[in-house]
Amino acid sequence: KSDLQINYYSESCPRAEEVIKEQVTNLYNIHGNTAVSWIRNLFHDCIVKSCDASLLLDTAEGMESEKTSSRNFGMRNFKYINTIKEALEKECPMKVSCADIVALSARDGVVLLGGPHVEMKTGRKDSKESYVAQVEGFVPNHNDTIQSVLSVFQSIGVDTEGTVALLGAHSIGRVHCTNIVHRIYPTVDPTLDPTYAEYLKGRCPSPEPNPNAIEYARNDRITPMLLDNMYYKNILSHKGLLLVDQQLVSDPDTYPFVEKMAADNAYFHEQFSKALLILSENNPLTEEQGEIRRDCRYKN
Ligand code: HEM
Ligand SMILES: [Ca+2]
Ligand SMILES: [Ca+2]
Repeated sequence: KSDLQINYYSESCPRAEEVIKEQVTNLYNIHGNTAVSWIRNLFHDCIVKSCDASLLLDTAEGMESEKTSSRNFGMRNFKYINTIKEALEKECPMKVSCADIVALSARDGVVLLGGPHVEMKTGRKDSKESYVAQVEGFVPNHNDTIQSVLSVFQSIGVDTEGTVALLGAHSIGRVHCTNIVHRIYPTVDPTLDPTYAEYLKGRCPSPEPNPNAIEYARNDRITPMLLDNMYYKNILSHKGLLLVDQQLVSDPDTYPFVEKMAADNAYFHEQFSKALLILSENNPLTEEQGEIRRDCRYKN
């Protein structure tokens, strides 16, 4: 049995949660987008089998990293995880797991970006493997049907309302042109607002963007650094970037929740917070299954 609990480190490392918050705040003040990354990290780690920092392992000793999966395209700021881990190692060596860094950095990132405070347990253990072959089975693609997205989330205990709320994370951050061009070239997707499509063409002038070029559009042009319900207002006015975003409006199962969240930021925050908590507690490893890594990039 795993032993996630509130303030798991109260004896082994009493300042652990404070150290993480200090580091996340410092990093946010230097590079605001680190906070955005921590939220995406939580999703991409926790949905793949477990919240076990399997995402953070680098390719080593013949084991390929999850970071190389195309579903993890665009993920950034991994190097600053090391900054957080180093501060923790200084405070109390080998006590705080990388999986808890994933969870708590996301929690603190959400608050810095104007989202709700999520009360999270700790005590996660780190995996000894990265599961690159499993990533595509868990992390949906940008053009998957909403029904298949709902069924993946259902499998970890997040219902339709929770899934709609989690996608509200696309109220922050960016999307690279490779994930957008199919909606504007050769013809503009009719479900896309025409003036918005013109803006996207300006951001992504070529139908075949160089995947290495840093060409992207912001998820939410109006409040790009706020985790607010603007995402739902955007998709209601046909300004969703990804096909998966736009489908929330066209599917009768998800549409009512989109309307409710667009109308009420507090309600969005409440649902987001509930669903993020479930995601963060997906299948934690027991003591024997996992370890506490010294360096989040490598198993011990
Ligand atoms: C369920 C279906 C989802 C799909 C198909 C999806 C797909 C994507 C894609 C394609 C990008 C852009 C990557 C790029 O081009 O750089 C992106 C960005 C992002 N996603 Fe998702 N996503 C999903 C759900 C979520 C969830 C549940 C969260 C968090 C709770 C999340 C958080 C983010 C964030 C924060 C970004 C911006 C990253 C940045 O600016 O660095 N996504 N997502
Ligand atoms: Ca994982
Ligand atoms: Ca926003």
